[in-house]
Amino acid sequence: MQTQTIDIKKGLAGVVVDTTAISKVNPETNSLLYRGYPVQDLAARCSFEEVAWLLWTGELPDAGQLAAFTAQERAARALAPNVKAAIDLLPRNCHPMDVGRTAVSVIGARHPLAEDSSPEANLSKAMDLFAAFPAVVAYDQRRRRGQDLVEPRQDLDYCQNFLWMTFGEEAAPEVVEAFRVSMILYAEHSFNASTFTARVITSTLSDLHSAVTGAIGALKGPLHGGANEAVMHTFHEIGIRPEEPREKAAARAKAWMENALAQKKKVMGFGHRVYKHGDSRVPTMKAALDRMIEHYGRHEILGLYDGLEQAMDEAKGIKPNLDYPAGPTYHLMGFDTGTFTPIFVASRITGWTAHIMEQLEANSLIRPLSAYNGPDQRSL
Ligand SMILES: CC(=O)SCCNC(=O)CCNC(=O)[C@H](O)C(C)(C)COP(=O)(O)OP(=O)(O)OC[C@H]1O[C@@H](n2cnc3c(N)ncnc32)[C@H](O)[C@@H]1OP(=O)(O)O
Ligand SMILES: O=C([O-])CC(=O)C(=O)O
Repeated sequence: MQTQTIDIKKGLAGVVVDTTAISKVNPETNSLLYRGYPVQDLAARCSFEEVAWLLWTGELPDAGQLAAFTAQERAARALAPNVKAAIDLLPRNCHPMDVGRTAVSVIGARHPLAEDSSPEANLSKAMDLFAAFPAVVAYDQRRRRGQDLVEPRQDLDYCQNFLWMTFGEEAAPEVVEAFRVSMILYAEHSFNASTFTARVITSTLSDLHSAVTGAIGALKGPLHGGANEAVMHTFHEIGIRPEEPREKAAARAKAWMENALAQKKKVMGFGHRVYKHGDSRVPTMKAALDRMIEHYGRHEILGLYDGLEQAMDEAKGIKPNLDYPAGPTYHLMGFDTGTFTPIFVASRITGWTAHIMEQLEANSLIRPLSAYNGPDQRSL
């Protein structure tokens, strides 16, 4: 059989398919750089708007650039009537990622530069989509709860306004801070499955919104972005009991994990294709989760978190990925579980669109080979 002599890289594991100057994931040093800057430093010192600009352009914005971008972003936040109408046509019980995917399609179809893939047009479309997507996420969560649309506020920054549009009230500064950190950590991660999807679509010279729509489809799966939602399903399956002593919650979580692993289940929120000794972003996100646990006084969440993590480590030595602390953080903030992965989309729009622009700078159609293992030629 021919396939036996061909070295097949299943899942493209370990295959380097192109260069990128956008981010460096280094499992040896357990580090992640965006355009050369450690993500932890960006999370400590920058706004999400500044990080978006950095990912797109390669440099942090100066004061004038930031002011112009902030003005453009604030002006493009409102949910367009035809995007709202398209969302309203979708059932309230469909997956929120389906809403996000559909909304990006509609946003693309109505954009005046829809078919223009010049660098200037793509940057402008990336900024518009960055600005417009939070209203989609916020409105979708609200309509499922039977609540009305909340209009954006010009006096709030991106993260404050995202929370405002979702909950209809100003979030506490600690909550905004944890949300900002999560958005920066989720923004970019080299050739992950959804980014690679965006690059594959772009490589055919298709348009930016088509590439992002496809990327959303790839992110939805629980082996990728859908894991933050799946983590919360695990917590609910174990049972969240506010006021339960932390040690008791941890013991129940440990028992759940031992049982799951005995049944050879994959537990979402653990493991990573590239990092094998822990995800570089987890300590920063875990610190944000800890702050939210203190803020909301929900120590039983920490018990569940620690119990699962310890049991997985003891049984298999597999470490949590970013989705593990992000899921319970969003839960504590009041987001519905189905909204978690759309929040990831809102963040990753920055990385995806940066990669779309980079792909077009030196494009080559992405078209690998396959080894045929079907029947030999035969006659009808
Ligand atoms: C932001 C992000 O997208 S981060 C990733 C989010 N995804 C998840 O959390 C989903 C759960 N994790 C996984 O499925 C995997 O760890 C992946 C897909 C992320 C990476 O997988 P791969 O690099 O392909 O490793 P693979 O799935 O082959 O796992 C290697 C071994 O570890 C085990 N393993 C890996 N992750 C897990 C897990 N979460 N739970 C249980 N076992 C696991 C596998 O069963 C396998 O064991 P085996 O060798 O005995 O068969
Ligand atoms: O890199 C990956 O494979 C998945 C991931 O962590 C991400 O996209 O943030």
